[in-house]
Amino acid sequence: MRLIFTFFKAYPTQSIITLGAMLLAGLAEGFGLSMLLPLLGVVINTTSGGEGPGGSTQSNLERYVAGFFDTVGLSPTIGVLLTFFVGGIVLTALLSLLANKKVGYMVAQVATDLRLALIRALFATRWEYYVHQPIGMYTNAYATEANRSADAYLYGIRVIALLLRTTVYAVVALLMAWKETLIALGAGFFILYILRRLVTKAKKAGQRQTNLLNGLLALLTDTLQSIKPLKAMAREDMADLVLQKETNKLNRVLQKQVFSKEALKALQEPLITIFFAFGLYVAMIWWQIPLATVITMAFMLVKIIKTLQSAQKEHQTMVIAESAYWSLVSKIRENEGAHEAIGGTVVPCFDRAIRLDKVSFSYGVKQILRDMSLEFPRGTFSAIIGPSGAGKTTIVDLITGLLSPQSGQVWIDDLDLAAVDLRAWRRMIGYVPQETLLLHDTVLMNVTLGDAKYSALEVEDALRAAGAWGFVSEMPDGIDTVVGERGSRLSGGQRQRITIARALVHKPRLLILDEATSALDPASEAAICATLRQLRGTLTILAISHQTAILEAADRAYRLEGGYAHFIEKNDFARGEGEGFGAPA
Ligand SMILES: Nc1ncnc2c1ncn2[C@@H]1O[C@H](COP(=O)(O)OP(=O)(O)OP(=O)(O)O)[C@@H](O)[C@H]1O
Repeated sequence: MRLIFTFFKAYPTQSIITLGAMLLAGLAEGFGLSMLLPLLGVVINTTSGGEGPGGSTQSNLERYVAGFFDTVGLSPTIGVLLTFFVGGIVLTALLSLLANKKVGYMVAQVATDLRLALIRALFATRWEYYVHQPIGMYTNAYATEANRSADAYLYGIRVIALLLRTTVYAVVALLMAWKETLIALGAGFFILYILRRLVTKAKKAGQRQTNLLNGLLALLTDTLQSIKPLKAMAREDMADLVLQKETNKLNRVLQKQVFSKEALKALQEPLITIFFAFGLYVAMIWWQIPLATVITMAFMLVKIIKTLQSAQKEHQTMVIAESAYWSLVSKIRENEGAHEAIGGTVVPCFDRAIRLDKVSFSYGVKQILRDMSLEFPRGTFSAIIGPSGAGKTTIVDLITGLLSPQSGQVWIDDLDLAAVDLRAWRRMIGYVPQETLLLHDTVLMNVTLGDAKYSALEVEDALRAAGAWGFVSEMPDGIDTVVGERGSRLSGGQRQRITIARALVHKPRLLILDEATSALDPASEAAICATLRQLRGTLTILAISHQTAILEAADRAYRLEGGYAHFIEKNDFARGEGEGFGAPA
């Protein structure tokens, strides 16, 4: 029930409108049903000369209905009553249609809102937090948990609607015969009570499904990302074994859910029948109630109990899906707790230089940079080299503000990066990673990433600047050519140029290349280096690389080692050596 309250709090107006429509549908149905007894009364009175088999047959409801017809000036003939009965049912169908449409739209909205909230919260997290998140868990949350949460909302709304319907039927039945109705309600709740364990079991199985799916999807994503080496070493059977074990666990949990659901369905029917048979016996043999009244009452009371049981079935389905909602919400909350501070409000210009001033940085106890001072003057092409793990990417992450130094400052001209509006600063940066992540889409889409604000001319300019216009313009559809899965229709060098164009299209002031040419053949690399040299001056370029070609193309370089940076003179580039810079005195 906490879930239903939570949803009502999140969507108060829509939920109330939806329920209102469902309540009206229930009332209309009750109204149609309320015609049934007077209808039978009229039939029996007509055929037996005014009295049923048990003497005076006018129930309270018949009197109310007769009063209603008196007031509106109609006589309760079979024709009129049938018209009202059919009208009630048609109205019910119409209102149900409206209500179900509303619920359907709301369910889709809930899933969409949760997905967007998750993605926004994840994108806004601190980099250090983000890199430790299992991607598969988020894929699962986005695809499965959002859907299951929306299902939980749907079934929750249905539970409320069914309870409201039960109330409507109960009110109608109480007007007809309050004692029998109270007994029926008591029996209905008793049946719910004895079957409640099946709901609890289903809930536990739902929780287990949520936990298993989170782990399984995280494992599956990791496995699929590293399948090539596994296949090459014929070790995919190991991964298969683990996945198989987890998938089988999931299967068992799903079986438990099926069992609980089917058992609930199977037990409800006989229990109602026992109650019904007993009720009929008592009414007809002990209380001597006339057959017409007993039939109408039985119809009504069984309807009440059946509606209550439907509410229990929907509740069971709701609790199976419910844990997915709490899991998703806890991810959103955790992500919101790891929100990245976007720094200050000052928008930098970057007219002179980026400087690292006595910067120290550690991951936990592992010190990566020690009291390091570096400078990247505007318009220059700088290279950062050094052994693997020396901290080259860490420096870039400090410059982009993805990481913050534990001591020392990063300066953009004379502005401390801590006081800078980070998003404004990052919009001045073009970033090219080692892995070219091209979408299975057109060149245009790959350059703009779907941002419609860039014109075809701006895309062409970016492609020209990246040295990609030559081969793109020769493609059959130019910038509208689809590049294939992960850019498979392009060579490595061409893919990297498209990625550079993507980094250039928003006209950055600083272009960062993080080992962007390390996977390229010497010819492609040389072509990209020539492009970079042309861009230098209008752009400040910072390239992390192990490649001699990049080092030779750069104006200046730093070599990182042991937490310290050494400035390398242009003349010493070939040897990769240089005087100490930033090292302790
Ligand atoms: N998120 C992290 N958590 C913990 N340690 C990290 C994290 N990221 C990097 N490291 C560690 O910090 C050190 C520096 O990493 P960094 O990526 O900056 O090195 P690099 O010089 O760019 O290496 P490579 O050339 O191999 O890419 C490495 O030892 C790495 O294991």
